[in-house]
Amino acid sequence: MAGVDYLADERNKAEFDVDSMKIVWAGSRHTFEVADRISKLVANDPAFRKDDRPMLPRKELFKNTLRKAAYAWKLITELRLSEEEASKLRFFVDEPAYTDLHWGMFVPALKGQCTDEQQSKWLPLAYKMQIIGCYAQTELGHGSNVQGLETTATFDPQTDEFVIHSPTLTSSKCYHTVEVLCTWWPGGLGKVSTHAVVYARLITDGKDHGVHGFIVQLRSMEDHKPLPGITVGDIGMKFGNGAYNTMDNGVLTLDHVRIPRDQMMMRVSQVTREGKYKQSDVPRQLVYGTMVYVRQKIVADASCALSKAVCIATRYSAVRRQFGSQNGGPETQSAHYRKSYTGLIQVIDYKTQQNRLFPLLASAYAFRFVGEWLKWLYTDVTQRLAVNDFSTLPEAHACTAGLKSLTTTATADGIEECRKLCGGHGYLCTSGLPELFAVYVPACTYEGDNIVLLLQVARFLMKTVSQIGSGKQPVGTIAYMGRVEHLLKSRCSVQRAEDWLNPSQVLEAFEARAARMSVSCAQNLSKFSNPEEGFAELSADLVEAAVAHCQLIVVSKFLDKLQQDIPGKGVKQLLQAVCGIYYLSLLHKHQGEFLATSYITPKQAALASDQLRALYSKVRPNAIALVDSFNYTDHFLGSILGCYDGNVYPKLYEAAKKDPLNDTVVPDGYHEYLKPLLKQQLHSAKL
Ligand SMILES: CC/C=C\C/C=C\C/C=C\C/C=C\C/C=C\C/C=C\CCCCC(=O)SCCNC(=O)CCNC(=O)[C@H](O)C(C)(C)COP(=O)(O)OP(=O)(O)OC[C@H]1O[C@@H](n2cnc3c(N)ncnc32)[C@H](O)[C@@H]1OP(=O)(O)O
Ligand SMILES: Cc1cc2nc3c(=O)[nH]c(=O)nc-3n(C[C@H](O)[C@H](O)[C@H](O)COP(=O)(O)OP(=O)(O)OC[C@H]3O[C@@H](n4cnc5c(N)ncnc54)[C@H](O)[C@@H]3O)c2cc1C
Repeated sequence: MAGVDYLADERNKAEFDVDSMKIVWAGSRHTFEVADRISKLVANDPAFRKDDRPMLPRKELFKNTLRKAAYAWKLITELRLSEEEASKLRFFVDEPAYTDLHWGMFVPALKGQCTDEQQSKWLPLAYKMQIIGCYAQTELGHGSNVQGLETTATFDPQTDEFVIHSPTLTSSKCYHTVEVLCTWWPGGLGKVSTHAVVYARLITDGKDHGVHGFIVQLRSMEDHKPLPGITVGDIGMKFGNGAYNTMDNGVLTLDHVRIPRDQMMMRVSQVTREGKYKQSDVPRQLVYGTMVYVRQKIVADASCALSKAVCIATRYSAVRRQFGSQNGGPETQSAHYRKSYTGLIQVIDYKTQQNRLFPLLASAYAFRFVGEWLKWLYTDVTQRLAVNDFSTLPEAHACTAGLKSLTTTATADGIEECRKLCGGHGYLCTSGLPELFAVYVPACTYEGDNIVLLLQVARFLMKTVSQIGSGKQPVGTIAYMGRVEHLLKSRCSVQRAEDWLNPSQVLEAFEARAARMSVSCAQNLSKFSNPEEGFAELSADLVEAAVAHCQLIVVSKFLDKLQQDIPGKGVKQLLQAVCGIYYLSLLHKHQGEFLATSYITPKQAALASDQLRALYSKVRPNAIALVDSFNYTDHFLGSILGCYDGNVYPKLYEAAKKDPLNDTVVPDGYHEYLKPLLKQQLHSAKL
């Protein structure tokens, strides 16, 4: 029946004020209002329909994305949307597009790596989308190892130009030969971008100065054809239907392409008219600054993707009933459920379902808050860099790299878990989960492979441990290393399950585990005469130490959030329970590490599990309200299983009827392939 809310009973159970929680989730009342307005604008506009995506052939899919991006830009200009509103529009349109790379990487690269003069030339063009850019760093043979890139930019003092060249190029016109060492992967490059920030080894006077960024025009502004010396195209279909195939990830070869000298991005270093290489007094690592910016953005986005999956799985788990009986009769599976419920059991009431679902719900909130904090850290480091204070850059790099790795791995795994939590129907495209997984999972690879990034964190940790006792006091997220002596000796004081609700006890447990794992790695490293050899040999342990450090950051930022004034009936209490689920589920999952480092005893680990179960019961009646607090429209969720009213079954049935295979009762191909087969069997049966 239209208009019935099948989840109304669930919503009535909530013990907190959902409207207040919506504001906590959004970050502020203002952010909530902008998001609410823009999400409805997108949801109500048929131009942004997306349910057909998994069915569309690639060319149509891509053209449709171009149409949506052009229409979005028209709205942005006609409605005079602010940067914040435009960015929300992109978010709620919910379709990867070349615009993500233009705004998310090309523009930030211009801002971070160009001189003021260069910015004043390029930024106005980029802001008006009179040029469209991408970030062309990765090559066919080199992604993680940026220092290993092989494209060259050789200065020609005769003409005051750089000659950009993809080396070992045996054919500039086709991709068939394996010896082409081209740029490979950049989003927006394949079919759209007019310009690219290309990373290449700078060569002046025969000397290699390492990797630098250059602005290269790729296509004619008249007819969009590649300029001379440039061969460019799409790299082909990627994982999943729809999903990331709306993006034109590209391949590019540059055959002695000439660009003016002032198209080298010269904030970090310069080449003079005479061809002299000059380094500014800013650190070389700023060449990597765009990656720091995007990793921070990716952390903020992780909570969105995970919360979407969790919202679908939570609503469906409340709708779906399995076992029990219509009247609470004898075939009900267990006495516990028979006592608690009459009728069929909602699958959300199974403790196993809660044990898989609620830690993901808690992670979505945890990632939201750590994302907010990371945004603050990034803003802070940017302000410092502007006045040549580079002191916090290593920590910002470690935090963005580590949290990008931690949150994207957990989110990709979490989306897949949510699909399984929805049973068979989770495997249908109309559940929204297959496409969400396919579109999200490359986040574990792009912007730095997650293991490679954790190894960067491990380097930072080992450096910090080696400096203990040198008088240099660790600060920020690594400040706990300053108390390492205490953390190595201390023992957990938990005696009752409720003691695990004490924030200072929890913090010390995570600090002790992280510190002990780092110190143990450092001790093992010191046994190697060659530190690099030791680092390679112990890299699996180092990755685990890095994960422990990153989890500590997330836990501590969640606990910090709870120290703030959080208005709204019951909101803080619920967030305390959610936070408890986050850290206790981590403690349970990694209890081997907490036990092996001897900070907790097996008895204390068991008490943590008792407390965790108690928190599941606290959260259970609030589960639907907690996911309603994300304030997602049905359009944004793109899932029948997650629809707001919970009216799942009729919608599944209607959607199935609309599948193109059901356009005819007898399928195409019956006459060619089925009828002869069936006839032949009939004939042999008669024989
Ligand atoms: C319709 C809508 C309209 C409008 C839309 C409006 C708005 C949209 C707005 C925004 C969009 C929002 C967001 C976009 C979000 C996402 C974008 C979408 C998709 C993303 C696509 C992904 C793109 C890419 O993948 S780009 C390529 C990324 N590549 C990598 O990440 C490579 C990984 N490798 C590395 O980072 C490094 O090479 C390495 C770190 C692994 C190498 O390390 P190594 O130590 O070997 O190298 P060195 O280079 O020698 O380093 C030495 C020292 O430097 C330090 N270091 C390293 N990296 C950094 C860094 N990044 N920052 C600071 N310092 C760094 C390192 O620690 C060493 O220091 P030490 O002190 O010497 O020890
Ligand atoms: C969807 C998508 C979009 C992308 N968009 C862009 C873009 O816009 N611009 C751009 O420039 N690039 C882009 N990329 C490329 C991306 O940045 C790289 O793929 C990424 O940095 C990983 O590098 P790689 O492919 O070389 O992986 P590899 O380094 O080859 O990784 C292969 C395996 O080796 C392991 N490994 C590698 N090095 C080490 C090590 N030192 N120690 C231990 N293990 C190691 C990794 O963990 C991984 O398991 C994109 C990639 C994807 C998938």
